[in-house]
Amino acid sequence: MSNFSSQLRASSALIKRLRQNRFPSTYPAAAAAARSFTTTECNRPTIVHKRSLDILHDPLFNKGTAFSMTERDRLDLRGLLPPNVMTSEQQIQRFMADLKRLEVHARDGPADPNALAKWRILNRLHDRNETMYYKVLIDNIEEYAPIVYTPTVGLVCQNYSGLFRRPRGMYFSAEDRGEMMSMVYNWPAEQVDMIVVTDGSRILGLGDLGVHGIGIAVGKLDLYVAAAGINPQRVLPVMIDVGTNNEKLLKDPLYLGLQEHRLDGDEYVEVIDEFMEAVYTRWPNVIVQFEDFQSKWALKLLQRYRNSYRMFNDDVQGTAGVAIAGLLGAVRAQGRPMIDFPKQKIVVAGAGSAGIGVLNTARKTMARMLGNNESAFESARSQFWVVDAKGLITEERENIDPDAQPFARKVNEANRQGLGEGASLVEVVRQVKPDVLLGLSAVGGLFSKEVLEALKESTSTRPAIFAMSNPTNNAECTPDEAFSIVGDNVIFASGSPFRDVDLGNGRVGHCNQGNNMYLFPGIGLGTLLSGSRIVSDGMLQAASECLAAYMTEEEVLNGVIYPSTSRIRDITKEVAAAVVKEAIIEDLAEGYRGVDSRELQRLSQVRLYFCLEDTVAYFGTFFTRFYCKSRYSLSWKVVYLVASIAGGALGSCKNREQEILLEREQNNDNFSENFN
Ligand SMILES: NC(=O)c1ccc[n+]([C@@H]2O[C@H](COP(=O)([O-])OP(=O)(O)OC[C@H]3O[C@@H](n4cnc5c(N)ncnc54)[C@H](O)[C@@H]3O)[C@@H](O)[C@H]2O)c1
Ligand SMILES: O=C(O)C[C@H](O)C(=O)O
Ligand SMILES: [Mg+2]
Repeated sequence: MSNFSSQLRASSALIKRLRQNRFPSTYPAAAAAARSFTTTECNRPTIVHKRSLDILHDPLFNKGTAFSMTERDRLDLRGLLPPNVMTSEQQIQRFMADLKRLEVHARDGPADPNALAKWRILNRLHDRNETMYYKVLIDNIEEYAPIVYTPTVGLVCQNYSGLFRRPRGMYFSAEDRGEMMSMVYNWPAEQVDMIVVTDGSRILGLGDLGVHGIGIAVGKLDLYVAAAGINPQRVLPVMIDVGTNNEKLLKDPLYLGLQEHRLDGDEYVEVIDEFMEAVYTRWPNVIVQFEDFQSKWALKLLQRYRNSYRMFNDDVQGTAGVAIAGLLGAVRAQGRPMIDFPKQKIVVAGAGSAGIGVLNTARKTMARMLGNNESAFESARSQFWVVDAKGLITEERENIDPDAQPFARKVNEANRQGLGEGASLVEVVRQVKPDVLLGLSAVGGLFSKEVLEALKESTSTRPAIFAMSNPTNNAECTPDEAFSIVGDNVIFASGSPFRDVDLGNGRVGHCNQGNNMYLFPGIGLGTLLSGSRIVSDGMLQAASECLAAYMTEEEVLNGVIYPSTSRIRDITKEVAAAVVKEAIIEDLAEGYRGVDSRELQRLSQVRLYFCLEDTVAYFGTFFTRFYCKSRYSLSWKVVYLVASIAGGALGSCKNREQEILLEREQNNDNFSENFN
């Protein structure tokens, strides 16, 4: 008998004995360790000598969502699976529904009918071999960011029950109240640097997707790894399942989450508090990014935690930073200095957490440019017209949302312009003739033909349109519509990627992607490396200014106001450096790993970049290991060298880095001159 077939026989005999619940006497250590069992269909216990994720990753023992709550507790699985316990029949139904879904999508699916299939293939690779997965992602970021991130990630969340194979991340549910502090130890990693958490209540512009919204946290963390070089073993996607108000999901037998209405009020806050306490107890240095919480809670939770925890809200703060950078780019694209920003007339459609975040930051930015005093702040207010689902917001609005209140137009002022409470978007655009029309409404096509026709009368030489809602179908208008109706000169940005527009005669209408992905990885990385205890307004402002200054004069004059996705690693590094620098200036930096706060203070800007190179180079080691098939145990500095020699992932050498640095320093100086 060949060696291989004897091994095969021995292992099938072992499996058989395990299934018959007999300890393998030849494996005394394993047998002694086997204290728990999982129950099979016929209720005969199966001995398992594994715990936690090892069970879920072992096809012999894994029952996925069919593990009962008792089994989940006994096997340290609590929190590692979506909360809804399913029968094996339901599991099969889910699988079959997914199998059939491809046909449906191919028939009446989205712009790229293969997007879900591509996601599946990448996801399987992610499950098998993380190194290779991230190498593929980094090397093809422009092609695959739209698959693992916006817009396909939205489709993935919408179809999550069928796509669910192996769980990724942790689930804390309303049923886990009182248990979170111990559950958090079920996660196998000793160190976690970044958590992206959602409660699934507003996934992109797709509304309440409940527990299926975990896909968004996974997608954001993919960018943390690919763009910021964060160690993939130290990221943790989290879903806090407090129920769902999505009636379809509440009735769907295949839904993976709690089938009850969302907790609200104090009960809701208590769950989030318990989660925050649990994760910060286990990982005191972790950074928590809040993602896609409905506006009702997004701003409140941000205020509640931002001064005591190292956290930020991407939709409020990341989006605001990206929007400001784009708005300043639009000013430059008109051939004007950034300091002219306070003269811009801006119509914002959407007053949710994203819209309010942008409005607050834009107003503060204008106020700083106007002298940074009370009257500057007051006068900046009059540059904004905010339209929500009920039309123009004025001081006459009943039950006005307190967050929108500061932007309500004064009644006299509005009347003078021929506008009243609730005026429609088209009326507002017609009367105001704005420089900028910015959409964060989640309403696809809101910038209709009439609205765009009205924008043609803009007083700006080069009006700007930001159709920032996601995913693709929710964009307020397409770039084709913008360029064909408003004119070739328009500046256009959208939250989800679109192709550039051919304007004929070799001219191109640039479609910029105005997405918070250009900031959040750098904000997270900068906060991590500085060891700042909080994410301050100054750090966020530095990130935004860095993105604004990143684009050259020539680029902005050509209508390119954001970098392409292919430059995301470079811009992330720049943003992170700006954030670290600001944390040092504000005396918030407490250091990271071997670099303590005093050493950080002493770091010259040049060395700061080198340190960042070390981190961004992290995958250099991975890749080197992957391709050379040898193991390295290297200090960061050596990692850097290995990575630069290996090229590939890092693709730059110290000298070039220094040059880039000098260029940027100049840009930053220019920026500060304009800005102050
Ligand atoms: N590009 C980015 O980086 C980015 C970042 C964050 C959010 N977003 C997108 O922004 C959108 C909104 O997010 P949110 O959290 O603020 O959502 P939200 O649902 O809380 O807010 C939507 C706002 O739009 C308003 N609205 C609805 N219909 C309208 C209409 N017909 N005219 C004008 N306003 C209307 C609502 O009244 C509300 O104020 C989502 O699609 C999200 O994907 C994009
Ligand atoms: O996720 C994105 O693509 C951007 C943003 O965070 C959103 O919620 O739409
Ligand atoms: Mg978001």
